[in-house]
Amino acid sequence: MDAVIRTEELTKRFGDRVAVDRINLEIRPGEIFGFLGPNGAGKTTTIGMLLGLIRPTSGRAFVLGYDIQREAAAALREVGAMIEAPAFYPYLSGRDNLRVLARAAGLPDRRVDEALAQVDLTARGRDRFSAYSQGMKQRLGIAAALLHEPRLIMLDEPTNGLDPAGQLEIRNLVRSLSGSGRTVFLCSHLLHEVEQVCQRVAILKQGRIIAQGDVASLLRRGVLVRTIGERERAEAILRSTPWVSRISTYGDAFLIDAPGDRTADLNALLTAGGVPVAEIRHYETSLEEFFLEVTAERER
Ligand SMILES: Nc1ncnc2c1ncn2[C@@H]1O[C@H](COP(=O)(O)OP(=O)(O)OP(=O)(O)O)[C@@H](O)[C@H]1O
Repeated sequence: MDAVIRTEELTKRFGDRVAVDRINLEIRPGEIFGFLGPNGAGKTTTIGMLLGLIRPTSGRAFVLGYDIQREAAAALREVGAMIEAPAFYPYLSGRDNLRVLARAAGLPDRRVDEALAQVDLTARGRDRFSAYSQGMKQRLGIAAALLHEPRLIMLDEPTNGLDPAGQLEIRNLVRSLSGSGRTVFLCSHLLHEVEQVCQRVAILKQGRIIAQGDVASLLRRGVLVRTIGERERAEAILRSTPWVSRISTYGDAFLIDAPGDRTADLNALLTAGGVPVAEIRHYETSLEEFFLEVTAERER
């Protein structure tokens, strides 16, 4: 099937400010896609364009195959979104709040109970909204987005303001939402959340996508070699070793690709070449380290 969301050079300017700069996104059916970026990177503006709420300055966006500038209404029939803290009547129960929304949308009451079950609120559905925890309020917001059985769900910072237990509830919920062909577009600045929940991710910085791909492929794995001084000599030895490749410097160490069972050989080679070795170990960056690295402001 075609991409669930596809953008082509999508751009939004506010006056002189370029909020979103020629982004090309591709979100595939059934995946949980993470949209990651520091504050002000342009995430909310992008969601606004994908929902037809903000008019792009240039470029195009397709949601579920619909050109969002011309066919937003048709697309939105199949999209559920929670883009800010949801507003509900505090004195009504969660269930009655959903019934109000369902009736306004011409949906049967049965959908209310199904949506409550999907977010695991059946047992508390008759309690007043004002008595809900923050996590329950967010879950009710997601239930509201699910009422019309959307194929695509867009969540903007769904764990904002939640304690760790509430964040975990939402993470589990997001996982359970994907599947049966449903796609989730998750906007978050919480990296561990994206790393744990998403299969693919795009990282936005100052309106530009600076990385996009499988979470796994954005992590750098390898062997970390830290020497005590003698960096040039160490690098020369590494470069002349045929089974060592992709040598990069990583902080005060080298990160290389090398067979996992040859760390002892590496140690022997460096030591024989007069390079004292502080450590050699297998290494994997977390998405968080990767994110900090790719979004770090360069010193001028
Ligand atoms: N209506 C507007 N008018 C002018 N500038 C705007 C408008 N909306 C957003 N911007 C600017 O566009 C840039 C991107 O903002 P946006 O809210 O999309 O970022 P974000 O990644 O969602 O950040 P946050 O996580 O803080 O919400 C920012 O520099 C912001 O100041």
